[in-house]
Amino acid sequence: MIGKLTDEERALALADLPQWTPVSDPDGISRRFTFTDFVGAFGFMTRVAILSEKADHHPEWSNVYNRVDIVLTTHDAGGLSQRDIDLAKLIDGLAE
Ligand SMILES: C[C@H](O)[C@H](O)[C@H]1CNC2=NC(N)=NC(=O)C2=N1
Repeated sequence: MIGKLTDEERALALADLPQWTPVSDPDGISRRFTFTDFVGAFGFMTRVAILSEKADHHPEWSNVYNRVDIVLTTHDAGGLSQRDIDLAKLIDGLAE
């Protein structure tokens, strides 16, 4: 079973993810993505869904028109784990 990152591991990992913000409820990281319109937002969500399913790690997210808010947390660990860091990097790659 995957474990939560230690404070030191978390600080190191977040230094590589400047666009993600730590959140406490749930314990994880969050980023907002904004697109031109709903089609852009939903296309992005489709790509995130496919890579999340491949990684067997899934976001908590919401969508309003052209905006997608994502929170990454690991339910199995009760907080932020390396699996969230890995998925955040993949998502950042999609959004570039
Ligand atoms: C059985 C399956 O591997 C687990 O339930 C996975 C699926 N996706 C998951 N996604 C997230 N965000 N956290 C998890 O703990 C998690 N667990």
